[in-house]
Amino acid sequence: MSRIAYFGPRGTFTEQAARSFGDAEFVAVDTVPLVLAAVRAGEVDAGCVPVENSVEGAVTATMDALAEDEPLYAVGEVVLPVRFSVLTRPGAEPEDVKTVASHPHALAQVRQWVAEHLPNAVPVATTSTASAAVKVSEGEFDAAVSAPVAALHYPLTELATDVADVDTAVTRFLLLRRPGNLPRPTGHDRTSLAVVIAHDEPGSLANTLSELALRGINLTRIESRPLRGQFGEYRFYLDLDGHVAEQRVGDALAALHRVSRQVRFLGSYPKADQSPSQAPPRATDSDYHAAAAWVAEVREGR
Ligand SMILES: O=C(O)C(=O)Cc1ccccc1
Repeated sequence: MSRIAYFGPRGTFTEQAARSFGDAEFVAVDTVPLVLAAVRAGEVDAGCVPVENSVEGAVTATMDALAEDEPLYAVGEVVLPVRFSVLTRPGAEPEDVKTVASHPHALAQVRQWVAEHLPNAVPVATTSTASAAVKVSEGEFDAAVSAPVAALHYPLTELATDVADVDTAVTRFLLLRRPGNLPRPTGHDRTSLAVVIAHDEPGSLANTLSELALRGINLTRIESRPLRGQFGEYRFYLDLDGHVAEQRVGDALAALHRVSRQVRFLGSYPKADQSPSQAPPRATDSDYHAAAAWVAEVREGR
């Protein structure tokens, strides 16, 4: 049976996401970088981590860990709605809650609710929503903002359920593997890249993005992260519609490899919402093949 590591401990949203990829042996790992390390080391077959949230944006721990060390490829994604349960030790009243702990992304999604319902509470960041529940059960903090399933795993009481400042908030998770066989193109694929642009030339970001636009490739996400050493240098994370096996996408990646300082391929995989990613007219594989055949003829003097 395949082994999937997830960002744990038991009862995180990421565990729920990992289980949606099917039957496997699931292994809880305490941080995102450690999930990726377990996959790289071959201790597990795959790893599940959160990558972005519709309220708070990128999960920077995931972005950084994907750009460093040995490359891993995303082979699947899942999008989950996030609504929280607020858990306390049995008997606690709202006015007793002096500390409310959770993953920073969870705290950001319940800020208004906490201000209204737990006016005496100071927010405290923990590694995950479930680690907050563990710490509340151990007496370190008074309340945890957790996934609903955490109430089944830890001896805590639900002070509130279905909590969310933004009703429709969703989080996207990736399933990562060591490089090997790519998932087949499905017609509703996404390709993820990390690109370091040659930053000291005017128009370099526009030129990079033009390589996608010229080939009819739809960009679905762009995020930048600093390269850490100094201001002015950034790594761009791009998500685009299409699969590297398609001519226009392969061609665009080759162009990015040529014009940018560094490109890291992070995977081509089916989109969770299954929206189409097909090439627009004049950018299909057969258009590319016909154009390449014509150039070959010209070169041969025909
Ligand atoms: O801590 C968790 O449970 C996670 O899986 C990360 C997370 C945090 C907040 C919203 C969605 C996912």
